[in-house]
Formats: sequence, C-alpha cells, structure tokens
Amino acid sequence: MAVSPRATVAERSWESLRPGTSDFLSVLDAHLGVRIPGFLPPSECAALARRVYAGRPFWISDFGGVQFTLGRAWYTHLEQDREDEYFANARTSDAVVERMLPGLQSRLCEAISTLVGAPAVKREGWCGPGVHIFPAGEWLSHNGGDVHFDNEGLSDEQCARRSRALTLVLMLQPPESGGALRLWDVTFAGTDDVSERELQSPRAEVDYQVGELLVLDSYRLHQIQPFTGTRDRISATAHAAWDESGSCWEVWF
Ligand SMILES: O=C(O)CCC(=O)C(=O)O
Ligand SMILES: [Fe+2]
Repeated sequence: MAVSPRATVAERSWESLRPGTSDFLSVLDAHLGVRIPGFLPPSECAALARRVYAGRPFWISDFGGVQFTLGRAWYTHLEQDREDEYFANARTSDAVVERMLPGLQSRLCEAISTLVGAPAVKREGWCGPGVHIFPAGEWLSHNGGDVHFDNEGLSDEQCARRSRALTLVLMLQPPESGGALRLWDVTFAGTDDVSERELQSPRAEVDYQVGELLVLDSYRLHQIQPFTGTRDRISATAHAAWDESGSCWEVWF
C-alpha cells in the first residue's frame, strides 16, 4: 500500500520544544503524532510505576477488570453510564493522583502549556490527568484496545468547529513486547463509526519507549495494539482542549 507522506510520526527532543522555539501545532498537523522520547528519565518512570502499584487500593476497575485507572477517566465513565460517579468523585480522584504521584498532574499541564504557548489549567469540576493500567495477560493485552477518537470530553460545538484538542500519553512502563499505539491518517468527521475503507488508510505505530511522551490530535483515529509478556502497560494520560471563552487550554483525564 502506498503510504502518504503525512502518515509519519515526528520525533522531537523536549529541549527543542521550549516556549517560542517551535510552532508545535504546525508540526503536529503535518504528522500523525509527535513523539518526545526521554521526556522523563527511566529511573523516574520506574519510581512512578512503583507508586502506581502502591496506589492499587485506589485503582478504578473499568469494563469488568479489562483495564484500571489511578484517577478517573471520563471516557470509561461515559461508556459505562457512570458519569455521576465521575463528577461526584472528581476531587477525590485528583487527591489520590496527587498523593500517589505528587506533581504529575501539574507537570502534564505545564507540558501542554509549553507545547501550545498558552495557559493550561485543569477543567473545573472534572478529574485531572491520571494513569491507565492495562494488565499483562488479560483481555486487552490479547485483543488490543478499541479503535477510537478521543472526542468524548469535547462538546458537540467544539467537535463541529474542530476546536483544537490534544491527547498526551506518557509511557511510564511499556509492556515487554507490543502495545504500540496505532495512528491512522483518519480524523473525526462527525461520527464515531469507522468504515473498512478508513481502516485501510495509511497508518503508523508508535512503539513507546519508557519515559516517552506522545502527543496526538484528539480527533485522530487510534488504537492500542495487543501486547505480550508479564509486565503491565502503564501510561499517564492528559486530554486538553482550547477553551475559547476562557482563552486557555482545559485539561482532564
Ligand atoms: O495509552 C495509550 O497509548 C493511549 C490510550 C488511549 O487511547 C486513551 O486513553 O484514549
Ligand atoms: Fe484514546
């Protein structure tokens, strides 16, 4: 299959993305995503992963134990009709993440702010950035994740206007083998349904290294690939969207 020139993933060092030194969003628009290897050193990721396990009593189980989070993720609550629980526990969610992983939420907000060159704040009343745990040897490791867009936290109006929205994934503990994120040269066009033809579109896979930060346009079609080995896949995630009325970026999980 011919691969379109756009079906590539950019790679940048964090140092090259300091405020004012690059037009990050233009780079993102010319690629399927932007990889930032070495955003965190492996030793720090290992320490964070240990803290994630120490926080196991606080993990939220989703889809019958297929996946877990530290902090509450909006899309899992939405898909399980647990929206009330999400908002009722937003403060607790942030307190748990802050207690187990001090400073991580702020760090991700600051990363977003650096990349977009504008203020980035936690969305009022929502749960701030958190962590996904995809267990080794369980359903998702065999089957991979859903093919999806990250538009769940965007209003219909934001979607219709294609208001800017980003997803950040920070890989704290990659699995032993596999578990890449597949990115397609397909973006949200008003429906969550994905056609066979779209699935045949050019794509690329990001085989995360430990400590790597990946940024993708939230409207981009993506899917976690199956993985093998005994190591759980642990990644921190932040969603962010431009809030026109507040002239800032809002961040949530
Ligand atoms: O962990 C990843 O690579 C991406 C996860 C994802 O697609 C999501 O949380 O929406
Ligand atoms: Fe996603």
